[in-house]
Amino acid sequence: MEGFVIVEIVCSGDPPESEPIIRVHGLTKVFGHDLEKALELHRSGRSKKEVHEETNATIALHNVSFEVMRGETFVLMGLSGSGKSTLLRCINRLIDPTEGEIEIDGEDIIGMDHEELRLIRRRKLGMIFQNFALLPQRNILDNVTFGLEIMGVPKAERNQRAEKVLEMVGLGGYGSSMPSELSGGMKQRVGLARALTSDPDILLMDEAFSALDPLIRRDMQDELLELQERLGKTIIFVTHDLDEALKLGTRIALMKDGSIVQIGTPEEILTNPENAYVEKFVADVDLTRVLSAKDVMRRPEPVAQCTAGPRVALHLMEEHDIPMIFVVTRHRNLRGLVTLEDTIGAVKTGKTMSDILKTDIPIVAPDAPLSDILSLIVDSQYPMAVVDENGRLHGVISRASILAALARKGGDS
Ligand SMILES: Nc1ncnc2c1ncn2[C@@H]1O[C@H](COP(=O)(O)OP(=O)(O)OP(=O)(O)O)[C@@H](O)[C@H]1O
Repeated sequence: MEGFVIVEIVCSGDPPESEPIIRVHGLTKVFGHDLEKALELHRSGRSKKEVHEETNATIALHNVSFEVMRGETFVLMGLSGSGKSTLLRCINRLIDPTEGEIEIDGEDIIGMDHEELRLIRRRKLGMIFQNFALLPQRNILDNVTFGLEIMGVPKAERNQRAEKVLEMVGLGGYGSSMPSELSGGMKQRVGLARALTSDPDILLMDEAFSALDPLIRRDMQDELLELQERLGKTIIFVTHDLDEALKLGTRIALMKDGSIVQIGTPEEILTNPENAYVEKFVADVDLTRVLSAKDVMRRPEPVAQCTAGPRVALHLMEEHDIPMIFVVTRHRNLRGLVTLEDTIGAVKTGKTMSDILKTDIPIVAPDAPLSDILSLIVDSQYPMAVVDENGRLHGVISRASILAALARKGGDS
């Protein structure tokens, strides 16, 4: 069976197919007074710590450039003090950068006056904080409608919009509850609902789930992924948690001392760390939780068309020296597989392909995590078929080859 499938780790690192909605170029932020001197010292190679010792100024960001694509979840990850929150807050100008450019949808954020900023924040940006920031004396509905109220949206309309988003985040019926009556997870759902009421294109989420218990945190992550699939917002998500970054990020920017050390898809960051810092950061990651079926599958070639007979299937198996072959329709919809032994028998006895077709083969979706695949494949005598929601065969996975691929990856890092 192993002759049939050679599993390779294929990075699904295709860049998101869309245009940038946010462009950040050469962004620097220095906190303190002696900005020029601090920057000069930093440019001359002095570390953030040395600059602080000499000038009392903190270089929170230094020459940061990146683009965020429309519809992606871009994660800013790094240790405490690496500059994640400062960067996020520069994007909506809660913090004014010292140098650099930021564009949102082609509009220059840095040059905006107070009024223009107010408008762009209202139209395009929603922010969600770690500490929920709910108004304790207002009920949930009034918390969610607060922003709309300030925007002058009539009461009936804002209540209607708020009820819709509360429903969306799983809090339908909680409008009249007070914040003190809600659990942490529920409060953060309110925070999410509040950010969504004005239907912003971009959500800025600062350690939004960090205050939650691990189980609730995981639920919230799942819900964010689900919401994101439905709403297609652009999200910048700050976290210091690698697992969270790997789970949520379309791409991840890993920050260190105010600079970005690598930007890449979760798979790229894990399997291709650009330097020793990133390597160390990801050293303990359990690859089985991060890689999915599409990362470890191999394109099934050859396949037999279901219109072919056992003779054709046998010829293909002999020609390619494989012990079984997948059978598909003209549109590559999976029908099952036939084994070499059964096919030889069929040719001898005049049986048809349908007589020998095995349909009880394990099937997984392209996004199924490798951890699930491993538990399924242990009990299976056949390779696993990777099939999309339309029944189309994308790839095949087998047991020993997965292990070999994992061992190879473990050896690389
Ligand atoms: N208002 C401020 N005044 C002075 N220094 C600041 C200020 N805000 C942040 N800093 C400094 O800037 C650097 C980056 O801080 P920032 O909060 O952006 O990091 P972070 O990666 O978000 O960390 P954390 O995960 O702990 O929030 C740190 O050295 C911090 O001490």
